[in-house]
Amino acid sequence: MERVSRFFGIEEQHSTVQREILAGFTTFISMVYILFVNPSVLGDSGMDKGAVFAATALASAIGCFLMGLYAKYPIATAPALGINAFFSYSVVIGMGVSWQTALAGVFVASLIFMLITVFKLREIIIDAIPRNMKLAISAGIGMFVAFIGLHGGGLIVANKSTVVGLGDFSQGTTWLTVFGLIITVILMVRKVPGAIFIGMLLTSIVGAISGLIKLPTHFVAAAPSLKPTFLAGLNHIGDINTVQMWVVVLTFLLVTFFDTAGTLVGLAEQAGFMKDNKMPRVGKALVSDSTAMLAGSLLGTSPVGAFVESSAGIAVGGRTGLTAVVTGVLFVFSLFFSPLLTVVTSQVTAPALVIVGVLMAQSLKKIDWEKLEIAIPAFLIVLGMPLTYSISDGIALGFIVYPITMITAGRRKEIHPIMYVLFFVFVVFMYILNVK
Ligand SMILES: Nc1nc2[nH]cnc2c(=O)[nH]1
Repeated sequence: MERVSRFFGIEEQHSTVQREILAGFTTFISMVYILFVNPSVLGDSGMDKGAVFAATALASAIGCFLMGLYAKYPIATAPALGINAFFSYSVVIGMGVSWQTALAGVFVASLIFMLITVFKLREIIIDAIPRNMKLAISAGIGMFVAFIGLHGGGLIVANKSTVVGLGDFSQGTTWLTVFGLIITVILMVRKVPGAIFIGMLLTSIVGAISGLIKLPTHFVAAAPSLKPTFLAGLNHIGDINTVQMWVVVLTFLLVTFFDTAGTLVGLAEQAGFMKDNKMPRVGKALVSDSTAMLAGSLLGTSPVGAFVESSAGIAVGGRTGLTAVVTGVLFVFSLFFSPLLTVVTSQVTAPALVIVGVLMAQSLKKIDWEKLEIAIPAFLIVLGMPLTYSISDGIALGFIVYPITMITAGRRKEIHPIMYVLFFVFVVFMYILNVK
């Protein structure tokens, strides 16, 4: 135990092994839904759902292990939502590209990713982002996470005339979310250690007792075969020879870059890791992330990235790589316990995500709201993330406006040259993303 503690620097972070393990469990429970959602989304492109399930579990585990053991951060990885929908619905179904070629696109994007990571370009860009914008990214991610939670738990639903609206309270499941939220809020306000985790546990128990959550008939199942997707993209790399496919590769690259960069910085802000507006060991975190994306493309899944749900583990006190390692181990176990995981429904995770949103929104207070040239781009980032349902789109909105407001306010000298480059990148990025 002593050696584990020393390896991860648990004492320096004023944490304990127990707390790190609890955090690993909390993060895992918050994001385990991806094991079912990802095969469902990628399955629509014709991929074998069982193989995608296995690829999702393994690629997530590889990223978690790297992030925990190499970068030593309590940050978990998994195939990102949003970009997986782009993979299935825009690239495969919309453009008529085969899923094997789309996987080859993810592979090439991850190679380019590694190259720009090795040449430290990603680090330079992340370091160039002004502190106020980093704080806004953190808060925006909080809003986004809470929105995902509120929607998943049925409290916020789609509405044809008003876009979104309050959920259906004639459904028992909506009330289960309300119960979970109230119990978690009480535990949080009373500062009970592991409040978020206990909240999820109690919600699952009440769900099972009330019949709203169906208990599985068996707990163990054989791991599905990876064969249908394993290395399937490799033979199709030669297909990436059209402008259309390069646009696809560029989209995988840009969305994953800014999603991961924003998520890493947001989580580092939440955990208190930022030093002088810089994230220590960011290079190692990015190498871990790119390697997981590369592994995912070979195993058979859309781009893997740092997951915002890691914020739930950080919220219960996870501060070291042990948290991510525990999450990774649980992803490996999940290959064999898939029936048991069905107990973790979106009503169970919803309260955790909403509370995490509250915690991440606390960085709002550090933003320089007095200055409109800061307030406007910051606001666009914060509001843009939940409304576009995308971290990278939210960042794009703010980063396009930032140089405009700063120049207008006569603060041209404070703009890092890279922020001008990002201005142009995002204008093009917005255009690319609209060619759906
Ligand atoms: N950062 C991040 N976290 C997620 N959690 C679920 N989907 C996503 C995503 O697309 N990006």
